[in-house]
Amino acid sequence: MQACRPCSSPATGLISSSIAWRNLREHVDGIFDLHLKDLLQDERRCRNMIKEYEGIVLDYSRQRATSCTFKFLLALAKEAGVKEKIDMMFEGKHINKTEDRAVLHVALRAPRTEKIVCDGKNVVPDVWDVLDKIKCFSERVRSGSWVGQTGKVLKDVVAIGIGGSYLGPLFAYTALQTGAELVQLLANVDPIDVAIALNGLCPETTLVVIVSKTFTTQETMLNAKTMRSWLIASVGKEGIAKHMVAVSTNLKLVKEFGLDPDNAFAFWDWVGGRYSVCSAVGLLPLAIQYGFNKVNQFLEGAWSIDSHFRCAPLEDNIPVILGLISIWNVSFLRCPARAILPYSQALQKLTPHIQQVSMESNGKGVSMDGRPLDFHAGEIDFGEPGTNGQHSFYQLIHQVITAVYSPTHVCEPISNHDELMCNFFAQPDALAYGKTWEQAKAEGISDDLIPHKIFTGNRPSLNILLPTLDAYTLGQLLALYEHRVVVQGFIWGINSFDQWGVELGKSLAGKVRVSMNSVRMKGEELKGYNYSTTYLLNRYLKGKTLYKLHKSMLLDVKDKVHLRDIRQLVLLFFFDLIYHTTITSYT
Ligand SMILES: O=P(O)(O)OC[C@H]1O[C@](O)(CO)[C@@H](O)[C@@H]1O
Repeated sequence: MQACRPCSSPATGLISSSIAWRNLREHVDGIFDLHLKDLLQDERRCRNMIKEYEGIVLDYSRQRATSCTFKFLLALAKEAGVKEKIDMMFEGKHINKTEDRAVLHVALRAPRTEKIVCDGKNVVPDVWDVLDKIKCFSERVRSGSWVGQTGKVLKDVVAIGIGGSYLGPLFAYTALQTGAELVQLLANVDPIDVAIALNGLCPETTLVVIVSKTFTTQETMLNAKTMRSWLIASVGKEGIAKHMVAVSTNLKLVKEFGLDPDNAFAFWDWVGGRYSVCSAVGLLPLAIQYGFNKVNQFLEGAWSIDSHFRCAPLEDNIPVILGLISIWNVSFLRCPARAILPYSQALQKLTPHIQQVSMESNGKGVSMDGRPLDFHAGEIDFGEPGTNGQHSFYQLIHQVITAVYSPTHVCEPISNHDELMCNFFAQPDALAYGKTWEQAKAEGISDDLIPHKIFTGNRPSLNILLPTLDAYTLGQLLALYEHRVVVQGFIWGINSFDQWGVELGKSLAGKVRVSMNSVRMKGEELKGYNYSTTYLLNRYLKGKTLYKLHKSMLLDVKDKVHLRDIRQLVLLFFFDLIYHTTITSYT
């Protein structure tokens, strides 16, 4: 095996041209066939692969790596200038080069006395101006001193947003849920999503929060208009000021929408949508539902990891280690998929949020300076809370895809958690060790069944153990994953803070929207699309007559069905399913 002689090299072009990268290429060939069941016998190695910070335990000893591997990975981090890039981020430098913006979501959770400068200005006072406004507004709603247009206390809140304006708030909101919810989160433009969000609500006692960084996202603005009409029908146009507030960077469009700028909670261009949980995007719904004290704890937890990320040496820096593990698995072991499996039902929305943070950040094909990559960047994130996932897709993980398994578990005092913990501790070893022919034989499995009941194992995984799940550790968990994604981008040399690919889809949807209106309103023929899109669009537009039929069926059913009865709501879904199935099979 090659002696581990990490060398540095002048970075020329892509990181893959560096000596540090080439050292890892040679190294992976040398250790590729090592098996975890052998690596796990080396106690010193395992001990060195367990790190702790403020009670959080990271165990990455089930990674297909030796101690030497991490020496090479740390050399790669140095080669990529990870420490310097972390400092540049905290110093407010415009590291998001394609949008010429700073990346300062860490400023959102900085203590009031902290100083973080962006373009010559300390931004922390502005952050705390908004936090104070959130505290004041949420306390007025929660105490009932903020009432609706007809003088009634507001009992329900609908927060409208999509992408980072939905997934992040939903993750944090769900994690802290312990009882009846006040806040509903509405994202999809599908009328069914709106119907579910409005189910049983009364406009006079409802507050609508429009969450959109740009205040231009079609789905959000369509839902916002639907909700505005719903409110006006009951409380009149003059009632909007008491029933609708906004969270956005675009206060001009907020005003044009007809909202009072005093009812807007601002944030800034140096906060990316998927990194905006700690802005009013996530904090306003959280504060209204759980109170501002919980928000404070959440911010303090995130800031504790920010401080660790900024100050800890690379070899003890948990977000850096997590990022390096991803690089090792994706770029060297060719394990592109990562299952995020929180062994805590409260974290059921962690994976959907991190899916966006990770895949929208690092799903890139060119380097920061526009050079096409000659390696794969980004990873495929998926998952469900454990043990649900075990009864869903673990079979494939054991068999075929070498997913990086990163279960997150919360230690909780209640003993009935034991069953969950048994699985939390068992699964990583099942993935690592697998089962051999000899073991199956010894268990008395018949020869014809043995091939079906043996597993190669050697599936890498890592464990994150939280001491408990509260607002503080939730903030820590969020920051750990945010910084892990950023470290990957720093090493791959890509821009983890823009999302031009999504913009392309949005602009093409705009073209289809115009065509649909021309066909419907002016009876024009479709033109300017390829054969397949033209064919499908025409079938859909013709098929819309079937939708009208379905819609009248839905309305008819709604009249008969008291929507409060969830069984009957399932009936509505059932109709919907028939329609979509029909249409799908039809088209
Ligand atoms: O908050 P906005 O501006 O409505 O954008 C919603 C989402 O759309 C995107 O711009 C593209 O998915 C995300 O980055 C963002 O979180």
